[in-house]
Formats: sequence, structure tokens, C-alpha cells
Amino acid sequence: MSLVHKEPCGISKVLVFGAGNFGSCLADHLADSSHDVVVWSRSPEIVQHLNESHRNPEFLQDHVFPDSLKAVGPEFPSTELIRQMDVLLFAIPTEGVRENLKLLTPKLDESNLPLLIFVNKGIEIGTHALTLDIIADTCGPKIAKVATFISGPSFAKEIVRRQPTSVSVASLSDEAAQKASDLFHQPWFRCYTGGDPIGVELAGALKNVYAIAAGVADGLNFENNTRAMLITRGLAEMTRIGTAYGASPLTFLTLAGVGDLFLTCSSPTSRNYTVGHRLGKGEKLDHILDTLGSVAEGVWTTKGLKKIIDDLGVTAPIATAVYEVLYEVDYRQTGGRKSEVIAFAAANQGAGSAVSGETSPEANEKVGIGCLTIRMPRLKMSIFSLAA
Ligand SMILES: NC(=O)c1ccc[n+]([C@@H]2O[C@H](COP(=O)([O-])OP(=O)(O)OC[C@H]3O[C@@H](n4cnc5c(N)ncnc54)[C@H](O)[C@@H]3O)[C@@H](O)[C@H]2O)c1
Ligand SMILES: O=P(O)(O)OC[C@H](O)CO
Repeated sequence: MSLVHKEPCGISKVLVFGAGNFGSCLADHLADSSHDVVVWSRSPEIVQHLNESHRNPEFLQDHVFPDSLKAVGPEFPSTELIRQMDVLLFAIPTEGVRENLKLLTPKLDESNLPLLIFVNKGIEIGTHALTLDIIADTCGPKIAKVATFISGPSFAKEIVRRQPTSVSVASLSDEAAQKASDLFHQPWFRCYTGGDPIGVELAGALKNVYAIAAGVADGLNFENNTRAMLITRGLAEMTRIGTAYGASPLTFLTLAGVGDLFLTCSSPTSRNYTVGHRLGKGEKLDHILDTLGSVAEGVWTTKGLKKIIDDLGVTAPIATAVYEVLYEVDYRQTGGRKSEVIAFAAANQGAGSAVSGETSPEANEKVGIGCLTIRMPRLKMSIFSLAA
């Protein structure tokens, strides 16, 4: 396939916050699309290498970045730089968003706001907040209304190799969503508007939890049938949670929903899948996180999600099981050998539909839920399955 480089509709000045895998990747893409791009990193080494050798020493190490891409840091960007920007793009993990928005807010010119884009996929620990709530808390409702969320199946290392990629973009402001879509528009990278911000955000955060589940199942040597079951029932589950939260169920059928769920649950390129796979092989969570070298948002999101599930009273056996695997089994005591519960619940949700989110505990009860327990040499795993 030949991908012809297309000039963007207009040149924008873009400041990318975060020079990890995805921040670097998007900065690369935008600079290569002739935008004026500056990337901010807290790491002096990354700033120096990007400016001098056009390489990132920690992330996407094989990639050579465009000469036009400038890096700044480690200090937080100045008011002067921020006010020159048309676009501020946040590509840092959800846990870092609040502290950075607190630093940013006093530097913004409220009468001339830039486009704010967020690509993180997570739920904040402690507050269980989505990013839209964090923005409203720190920057106020005016800025939250124009904040834009991009999410979808998008491995950074494939985008830098110009693999055709499409994602969803959503904002409370249609104009902001369209601007963000236009910014990225290239034959190899498309943003599709549609979906609501809450749904796009939740889908991006939740798919990481189901990717951990799929990774554990694969790590335990379950095969394709089991993964397909987890993906399908994971979609039903995330749709139910999202609908109860106030999102449109249809958002979960977009690139941000089923698209990203499918990608992340089926590839070892995913850090979340990898965490699950290594857990399935019996490694301890602390060790996995110490050696992963990059963020796996699902590990923290699972905590916030558990609280949301409990508060909403939604049936979410897979997410609940992932929570138990991550936080209720003490691997330090068991050495990963005789865990009390390594439970995966791909629950039968009766006649409920993934689209309508109609499934209910009553529906489950009606058809009955059976429990198949599989004993592995090192791990015990329960899969709830259809009894009928
Ligand atoms: N990697 C991908 O393919 C991909 C794709 C889509 C979305 N995302 C999402 O983008 C976000 C970032 O992911 P990533 O892959 O770039 O992660 P990463 O671990 O590769 O990099 C994260 C970067 O953020 C910086 N950072 C962390 N906490 C910070 C803070 N408090 N303040 C400032 N900087 C901070 C780190 O120093 C690092 O440079 C995550 O939410 C992830 O889910 C990643
Ligand atoms: O590596 P993961 O699991 O964080 O997934 C990266 C992206 O979210 C895939 O779209």
C-alpha cells in the first residue's frame, strides 16, 4: 500500500506533554505532518537526546525523529511557550494529569484557549475520576467543555512505522473534536468523531483491565476459544458499566471500544496484556511492574473500576476477578503457587445484548451460571460459564 504524505489543512503550534511511547509517537506524527511541535519531558536526558541526536533513549529507541521536533524540560513549560500554542496534547499516564493541569491552569490565557487533547487511558486512583472530571476540578468547566479525547487501537510503535491506524475522537464541543481530527488527518492516521467523551474515556480505560484478563488466560495456556470468550464478554461487561455510568452503549462499538479491546487483548505488544501474561506464568505483580519499563494503566484502573462497579451495582465478573487477581491474592505469601482465588469470570449474561446493556443479574439468575474450575499445576482458575 502506498501512503502519500498529505499536507495538513493548516499548520498548528503543538506542545506535547510527555515523551514516553505515545507522546513521542504523536509528536513524531505531528512534526512529520509539518506542524510546529515541541515535546516536554521531565527527563533531561530525553530532552538532550531528542534535540541533539533526534532519538529518544528510553522509548521507541529505534526511531529517528524529525529534525524539526524540539524538546523542552525538565522544568514545566513556561507561560510564554504555553501561550504561543494552538494545541496542548497530554500524553502522560492518568495519575500525572491532575498535578500537571494544576501547574498549567494559571498559565492559560482564558480569552484565547488552545485546543486541549488527552490520550491517556485510565481512571485516577483514590478519586476514581475520569479525566474529564479531573479537568473540570483543576481547570474549571469552561476548559472541560472544549477538552478532547482521542482513544482507539493505537500501538505507538506501529504508528511510527506508519501502519494505517484509526482512532475515535470525542469532546463536549463538536468544533474541538473536529479540530483535533483535522490536526492528525493523514492517510495513515485518521481520527473519527462520534461517541461521547465519557464512553470514549471509559472504553480506553476499561479495555486495559480486560487485556490483563486475556493475558492471564493466555499465560495459563488457555487457547483461542477462551480469549474470544473473554473479549466478547468483556465487551458486554464494559458496555454495561459504561451505560450505567451514563455513556452511550454505541460508543463501545467504535474504534475506542471494541477496536481497542480487540487489539489490546490479542497482542503481546500491549503492556497490559503482558502484565496479565506474566501473572499467568506465576510472576509476582511487584516484580512485573518493576521490570516493565513503561506504564500499564490497567493495573491502577482496576482499583478505581472496582469502586465504580460496586457503587453502580453493575454485574462485572471479569473486572472483579482481575481485581482479585491483582489485589486480593497475596503473591508474596503464596509465591504464586497456591493462590486462593485466581478467578476469571466470563459470566453468561443470559439474553442480554452487548449493545443495549440490557443484561442484569436477574437475567443471569434466570438461565443460571455454572462454575467450571480448572486446576493448573501452579494456579487455580475459575471460569464461570453457561450452565444451560
Ligand atoms: N503506548 C501506546 O501505544 C499508547 C497508545 C494510546 C494511548 N496510550 C496512553 O497514553 C498514556 C501514556 O502512555 P505511554 O505509552 O506514553 O507511557 P510511557 O510509560 O511510555 O510514558 C509515560 C511518560 O509520561 C511521563 N510521566 C509519568 N508521570 C508523569 C507526571 N506525573 N508528570 C509528567 N510526566 C509524567 C513519564 O516520564 C514518561 O515519559 C497512557 O495513559 C497510555 O494508556 C498509550
Ligand atoms: O500497551 P497498552 O496495553 O497500554 O496498550 C496501548 C494502547 O492503549 C493500545 O491502543
